[in-house]
Amino acid sequence: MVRGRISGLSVRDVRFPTSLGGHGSDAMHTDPDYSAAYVVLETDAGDGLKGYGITFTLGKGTEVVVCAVNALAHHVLHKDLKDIVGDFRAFYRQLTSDGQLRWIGPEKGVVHLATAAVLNAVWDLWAKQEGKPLWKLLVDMDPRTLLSCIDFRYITDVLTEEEAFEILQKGQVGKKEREEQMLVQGYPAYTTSCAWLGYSDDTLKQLCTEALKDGWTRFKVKVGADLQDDIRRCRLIRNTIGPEKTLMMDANQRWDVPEAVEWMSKLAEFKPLWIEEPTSPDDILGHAAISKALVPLGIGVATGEQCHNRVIFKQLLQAKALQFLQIDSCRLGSVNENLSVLLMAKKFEIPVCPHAGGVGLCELVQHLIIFDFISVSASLTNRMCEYVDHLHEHFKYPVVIEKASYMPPKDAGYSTEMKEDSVKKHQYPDGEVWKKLLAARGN
Ligand SMILES: C[C@H](O)[C@@H](O)[C@@H](O)[C@H](O)C(=O)O
Ligand SMILES: [Mg+2]
Repeated sequence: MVRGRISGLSVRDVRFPTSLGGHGSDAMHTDPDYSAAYVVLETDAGDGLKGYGITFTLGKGTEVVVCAVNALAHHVLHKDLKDIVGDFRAFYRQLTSDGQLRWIGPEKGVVHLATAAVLNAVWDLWAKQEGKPLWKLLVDMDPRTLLSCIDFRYITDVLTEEEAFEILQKGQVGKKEREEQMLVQGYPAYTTSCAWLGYSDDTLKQLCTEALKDGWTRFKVKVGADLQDDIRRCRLIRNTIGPEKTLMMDANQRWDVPEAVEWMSKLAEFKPLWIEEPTSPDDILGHAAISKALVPLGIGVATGEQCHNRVIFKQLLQAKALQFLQIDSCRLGSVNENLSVLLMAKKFEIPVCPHAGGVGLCELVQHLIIFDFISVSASLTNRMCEYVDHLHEHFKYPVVIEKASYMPPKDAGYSTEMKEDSVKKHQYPDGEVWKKLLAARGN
């Protein structure tokens, strides 16, 4: 039973100095400090349950998102949780249609990241009150209620609510068996933690060798800054993992369209399954042109981690601009908007391979993709979820990986809660970790 009125919202700027070790580095983000705007919702229900929500950011960007969360707070404060989730579509619209704030969006950029953080906290609270992990809350929800969480505005030309209902109805068949399958086998994952751009060749080789021993069979490597480096690194990885294992490449938006095609023709000998974010995330037709040009090389295009909203995903699907769709739990407007994208992907039969990593993204997105398999896609063909082995120790309910698969979370909620001690230490700029670092840098 959903209960209580939202009596408090706090948001904190939490940063981890990952750039010091080159973790997370790519062709465009050379010194990322994995960070989060961390939202906590309290209620007057007297049950001690709180809702925790994050959105993933890099370093300085966090302070801007924190401002945006504060600007949205009045929409949530003093609301009954029952009224929020009872008409979740209306609440989503209220947040995304704020007459003044939408001007700096709409449904994109900082204000949308802030929306994600707030709504992720609402979903965490809801799942906790129902005593279920979020994936299970979604799996058990009747289709009509699920659809009442989605804003179909701007996507009815490709997916109406009735079509979405039919998809969910079809998904009911075999649902129990698929849930069993997930609980036993988990959801297949691939690793990105072996091959950040800032890692030396020795580190790369060592991490790939260790990952192979741990049972990983799918690997992603960062490319895009220097062709000769890419050739050397990709050769090293291919030789280490062998010809049968799956390799993906990620350029993080580094190239122009013709450059992407040319560059990938030089890397084709290493047999990548996909090239991720070859160019600007906003260039739908550019992605379509690259997709078309890479067909003869057997390379697909993957994108989505910086895809603004459901409208851009709709057009990427309409334009046949991607072969692998990468949802992100913190870039889109939380579970609500991700549900609409999962349903569109199902309609177009494009496999969803979520973006994860960062701080907390694995914890969150595992819920969405496990739900997707059980209730929507019903398939594992060409599907896998990203995994990155950083910062899980800061979460109260960290992901569980077994045999290179995500095991479904068992604790109630959205796995968003961080350890208070970690938050305190990493809060910027007053946490212990930053005080020391800033002093050492002479700030
Ligand atoms: C800055 C980040 O580490 C990105 O490089 C990362 O999210 C990446 O694009 C990925 O696909 O994991
Ligand atoms: Mg990427």
